[in-house]
Amino acid sequence: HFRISFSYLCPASWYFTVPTVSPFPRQRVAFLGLFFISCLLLLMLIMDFRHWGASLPRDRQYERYLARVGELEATDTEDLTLNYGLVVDCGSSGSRIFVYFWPRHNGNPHDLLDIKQMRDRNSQPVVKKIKPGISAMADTPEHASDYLRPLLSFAAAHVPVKKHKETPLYILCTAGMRLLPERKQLAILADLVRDIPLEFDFLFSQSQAEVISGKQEGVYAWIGINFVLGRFDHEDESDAEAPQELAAGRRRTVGILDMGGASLQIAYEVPTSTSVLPPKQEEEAKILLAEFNLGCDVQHTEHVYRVYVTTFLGFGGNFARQRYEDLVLNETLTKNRLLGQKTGLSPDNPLLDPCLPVGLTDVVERNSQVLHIRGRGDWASCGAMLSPLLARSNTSQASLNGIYQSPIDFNNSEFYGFSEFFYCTEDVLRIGGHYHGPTFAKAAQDYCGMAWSVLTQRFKNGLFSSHADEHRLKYQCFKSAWMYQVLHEGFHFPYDYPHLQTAQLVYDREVQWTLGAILYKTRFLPLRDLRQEGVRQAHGSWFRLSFVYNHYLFFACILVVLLAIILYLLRLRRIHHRQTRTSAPLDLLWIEEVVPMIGVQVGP
Ligand SMILES: Nc1nc2c(ncn2[C@@H]2O[C@H](COP(=O)(O)OP(=O)(O)OP(=O)(O)O)[C@@H](O)[C@H]2O)c(=O)[nH]1
Ligand SMILES: [Ca+2]
Repeated sequence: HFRISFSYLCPASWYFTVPTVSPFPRQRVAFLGLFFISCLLLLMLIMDFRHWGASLPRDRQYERYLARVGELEATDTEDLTLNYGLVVDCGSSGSRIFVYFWPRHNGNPHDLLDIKQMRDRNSQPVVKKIKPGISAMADTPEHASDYLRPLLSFAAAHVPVKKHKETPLYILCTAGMRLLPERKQLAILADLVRDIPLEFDFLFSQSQAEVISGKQEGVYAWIGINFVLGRFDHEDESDAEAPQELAAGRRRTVGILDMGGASLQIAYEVPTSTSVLPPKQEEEAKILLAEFNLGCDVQHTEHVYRVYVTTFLGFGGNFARQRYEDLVLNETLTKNRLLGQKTGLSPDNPLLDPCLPVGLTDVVERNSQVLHIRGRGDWASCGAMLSPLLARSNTSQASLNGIYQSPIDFNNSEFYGFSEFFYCTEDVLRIGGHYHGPTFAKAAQDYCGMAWSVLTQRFKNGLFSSHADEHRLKYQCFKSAWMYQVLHEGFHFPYDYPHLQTAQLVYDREVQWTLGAILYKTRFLPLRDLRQEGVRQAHGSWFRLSFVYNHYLFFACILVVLLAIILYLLRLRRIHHRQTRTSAPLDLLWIEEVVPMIGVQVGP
């Protein structure tokens, strides 16, 4: 009988037989050790992948930081995959055009479009502002498109020409137009809709020129700031610096205060469970709550928000001054009649106004009535005189104008103040940013007490911000008192409330309600990209998936081959040892087994 040893069909150097005897103890230990090490290796490899994946949120933070830095670079107008959008903010005191751009949607239905402000080749934001407001066209609506031409030409010069046809243009008007009679509003809008397409080929139709409500303006401002602050990014809740979540998996949003020239808005997120209110207030509260979905797919609710928002027409900085002057004029004339006085009827006997800087003279005219005034710069008295303009009612939950205000948790909230809140704290007083009530009150009081001659001298010496013009210097005292009264007496913010930031730029980006407007109006665009992406993704994900599994497969093969080579080397070493110890008989045995088949006699 003979034993035929099976040898594998592989290169001679690979001839070996499966050992019939169990490996020696030493080999068994080595084999087990090797097996253990390779499993450990594989485990570490998988852990490492998992760990790497887990560190995403911190990378996400870093990504976001890099993205912010990236936003400061010039926009690559050669990149034809970029989309552009234009928003004209037609405010009461002026109009400004903002040029935005965004890359193709990233395909994640949970993400909004990544909209940023366009920056020119000098990395300056592409924005242009003109004065006065569009409501100046009230009596000549046929010139409305001529009024806006400088803004539209400016944008057309920056957006790549071949992109104009797919660049949406939104002309959104605020309080200045709201104050006009409706037929004048419509005449101005009709001129824009008719004439602009004759000269510019932006994507523009009737529905894109409108007078937005103060509620829309407040919601857009709320969307803009929270988008820039990344408060809509919910997935990286392990983000170390993430503020307290409002509800599981959602980041807390900030509230906004926006005081323009003619209107004032406040907006902040409210928890879904509203407190039980009396029926009348319940009805009122419903009107003041905006519920909207920022996501592109109505099925996804992680971007559904419930925001308390209200607007106060006539509470903007400039319009409040008008109302103050009306009040003072009427009071003075009444007092003159009752007491037989002639206060303010001549420059020698002016009415002393605590809300104007010391020594500043001015004339207030209303329907042929004239009042001569002179500033006496007393900030505290000014504030006291503004109280009637707040039109508060005596119910506890009422704010300005007797409007119901949803409770604010002042210990667990953050607010940003825009426009006049920023101009009043920064442009003259240079204390914009983190708001501290007592500090602001002191600085405003000191400014109010300064003689007008001193202020104009300092203005000439360039001591104030370049944005501060003479109009700003003249009304800074009034506006700072008005802003302070609105914030603390109107909205009941504590005098030492520590979580208010007054801002115009956040992360070097001008945060305007216009950013929120274009985010909201383009919120369904990702669906188009997602559909196109859908096809691409089907392949993409298969490729990614196979690569990942190939990745693991690849490592596993490497390990198996390594293991086989090591075992083989060990076995060769064992054979070699055995050969050196008992060389002849063993070889002979092998030869005997094979040679008889070819009849050659070997051995003694
Ligand atoms: N100091 C300063 N004042 C400014 C600046 N821009 C505008 N203003 C003035 O601040 C006041 C408010 O300006 P905006 O916030 O633009 O108000 P608006 O948008 O025109 O008015 P609304 O339609 O009510 O929103 C107006 O009197 C402007 O003239 C600025 O950069 N610095
Ligand atoms: Ca405004």
